[in-house]
Amino acid sequence: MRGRRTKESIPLVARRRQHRRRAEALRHRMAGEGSKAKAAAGSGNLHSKTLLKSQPLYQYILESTVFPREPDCLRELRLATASHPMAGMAASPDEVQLFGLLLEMLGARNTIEVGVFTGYSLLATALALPDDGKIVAIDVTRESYDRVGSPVIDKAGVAHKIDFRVGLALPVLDQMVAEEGNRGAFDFAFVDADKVNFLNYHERLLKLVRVGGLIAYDNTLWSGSVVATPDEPLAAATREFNAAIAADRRVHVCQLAIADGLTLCRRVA
Ligand SMILES: C[S@@+](CC[C@H](N)C(=O)[O-])C[C@H]1O[C@@H](n2cnc3c(N)ncnc32)[C@H](O)[C@@H]1O
Repeated sequence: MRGRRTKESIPLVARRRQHRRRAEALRHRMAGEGSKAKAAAGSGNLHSKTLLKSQPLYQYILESTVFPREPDCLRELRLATASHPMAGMAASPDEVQLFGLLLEMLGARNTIEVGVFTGYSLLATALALPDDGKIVAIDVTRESYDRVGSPVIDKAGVAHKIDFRVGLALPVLDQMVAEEGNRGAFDFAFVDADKVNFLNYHERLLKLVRVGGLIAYDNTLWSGSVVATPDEPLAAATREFNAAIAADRRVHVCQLAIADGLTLCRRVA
């Protein structure tokens, strides 16, 4: 029978690989938000954008179903984002394809995006809304959006749908709740910013999104760390969020193992 592996018994090469993986994970966490298995930063490597074990299978999904239907402008922004040093922060192509379909099914006109980055998921949302649709897009900075996303979004002719609000999401959402006419006025929200605030965002969004509307939370499996390293602070926060959502009777819930884990909440009360 093989004994338990001690640190010393793990070959040096494997230890170095383990160390590199940990360092990379830490770098991404410190870099801000969300991983989406954000190990792809800089490379735009789509291989990191899935929890699927088989990369060829993921590639097949992209090539068979996603890329053939991808609008030119979305492809342009995806490729432009790929050369950003934090490229791995962007949503995955199959994920934004799902949003397009959900938005169509909801007949969405008004949406909220918490966490914009270059605007990749924002553009996908804008394309799915009618011409008079509106997205309140919130980010603490619009630097990446202005530099990378905005020119593509302008050219795509959907910039008029975007109401960009620069600031920390929590006070911006509080202000939105306080503004007259906003309660229950939104059909959809996508939350893709700092994970530790997800439950705080949830409470605000339940006031802003209508009954029957949808709230989508990204990175809810946190690269699998929710089971691999459950005590790591962000994994623990994600587990706490997932448990709270599962117990929340105001929403119907579905956890999807797409991208880095996506939780869909349909407001029912
Ligand atoms: C994962 S990225 C968003 C990616 C984007 N949804 C996409 O698919 O391309 C997260 C973004 O959230 C922003 N962010 C992080 N914490 C925030 C906060 N507390 N309030 C507002 N924005 C925040 C970061 O600046 C970053 O641009």
